[in-house]
Amino acid sequence: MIPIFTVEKFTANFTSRKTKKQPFDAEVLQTVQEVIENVSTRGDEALKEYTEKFDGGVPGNWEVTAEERKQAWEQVSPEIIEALKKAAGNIRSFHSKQLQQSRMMELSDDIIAGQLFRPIARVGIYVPGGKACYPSTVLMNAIPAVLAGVSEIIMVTPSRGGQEIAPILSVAADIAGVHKIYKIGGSQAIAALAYGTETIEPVDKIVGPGNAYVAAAKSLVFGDVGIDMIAGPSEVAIIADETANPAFIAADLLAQAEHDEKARAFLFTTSERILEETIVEVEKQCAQLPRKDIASVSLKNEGAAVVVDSIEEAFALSNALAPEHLEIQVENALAQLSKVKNAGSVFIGNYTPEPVGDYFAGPNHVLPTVGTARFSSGLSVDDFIKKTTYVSYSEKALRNAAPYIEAIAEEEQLSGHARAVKVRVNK
Ligand SMILES: NC(=O)c1ccc[n+]([C@@H]2O[C@H](COP(=O)([O-])OP(=O)(O)OC[C@H]3O[C@@H](n4cnc5c(N)ncnc54)[C@H](O)[C@@H]3O)[C@@H](O)[C@H]2O)c1
Ligand SMILES: N[C@H](CO)Cc1c[nH]c[nH+]1
Ligand SMILES: [Zn+2]
Repeated sequence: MIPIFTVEKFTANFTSRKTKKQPFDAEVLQTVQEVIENVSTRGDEALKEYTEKFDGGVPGNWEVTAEERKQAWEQVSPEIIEALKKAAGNIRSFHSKQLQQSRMMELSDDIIAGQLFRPIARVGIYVPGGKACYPSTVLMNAIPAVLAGVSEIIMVTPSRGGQEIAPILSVAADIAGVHKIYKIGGSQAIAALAYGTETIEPVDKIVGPGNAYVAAAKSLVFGDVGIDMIAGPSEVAIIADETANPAFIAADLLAQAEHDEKARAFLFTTSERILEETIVEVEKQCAQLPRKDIASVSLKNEGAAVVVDSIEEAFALSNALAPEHLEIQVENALAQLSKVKNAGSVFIGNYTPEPVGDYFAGPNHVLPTVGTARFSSGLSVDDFIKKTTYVSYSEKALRNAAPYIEAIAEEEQLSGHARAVKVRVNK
């Protein structure tokens, strides 16, 4: 079910810039361009049309009302509420360590400089809902925003066929501190958040994962609003040696593959035996999964297993791929951490399967995909903060700096810049 690749073929197919998977194709981009154009110009009317077309029905009211949010608590079991609260506590505790204070520095006796850290005012969070329901993504998106001090957190998630959203999403939103929930999804929701409609106020930044349509929409509205990253279909790469357990590896490959037909799962192993036994395990375990159809398509079309000569070669492949999740299932796994150059989040040792991070441990599960971990990072408190720098010079400090500033300004042929200094020091 999972195709076997040589190192050369894997490199050519998955890590070369020219052949590398793109988060969305031209057809998706064209559809999304049209959706954005229409929602930004025709507002609610277009939002309704696209919701009818792509989600199969329009909900009675866009916004989840206060009454609906209250009632949701009665529809979710106490065990699940407890699990969500416990997970939220871990996520809050991990992310609270990311908070930074504004800082003022005395660069010398008469020069002050610093950075003001200010929260973004209005943030939209996308919670996917086409193929699965993600209360965990509500927590991951909203908790860092609350910690950063965002004053309005607006969540969007698709309603299927015009029905109400799952009550657990509303409960998770309450636990995390979401202010408003709209029952809209896909590119039409991203357009509504970016440009506003008669009923939805525009936001300053949009964060959160989603399918190809959501990823394309986020990339198109970027500039008019901020975005966090392109967090598309889920990915995992597993580096395994002779000491790994094929049943564990197979379970972890399938855990990501079941998200989406476009999800990607990779195995890099130094052991032929591990590869063979993992292939058998994948067949066996996949047959037992309710979402076996999605998982098998994903593994067959998007997955790859590679036998490598050494752990170093496995890390070279993984670093070139820059996977969303990297699992290290080798002897002395923690000691290998220094070999990681590009990855969204790392899971170390045989007893840290990736779902520990999806739901519970504390680090964020909204992570860069399709190689973007080469230059971007998982969602964090920083995504919700703007950093404004400032400086203050005394007259004496400006006099000391004047010759240098004037020299550079004249070299750039910007005499007006030089004059703004001269006029003060040549009095
Ligand atoms: N990277 C992460 O942090 C992370 C976390 C959770 C989920 N995910 C990924 O997010 C994705 C969620 O995808 P999903 O589909 O379940 O939910 P989704 O909410 O992202 O997408 C569903 C929406 O897409 C739109 N859509 C569907 N088909 C369309 C079409 N033909 N034309 C225009 N619009 C269309 C619809 O409006 C629908 O509401 C999965 O790939 C999953 O792996 C990633
Ligand atoms: N693995 C997903 C990120 O790629 C996150 C998630 C949410 N629920 C389950 N898994
Ligand atoms: Zn997952």
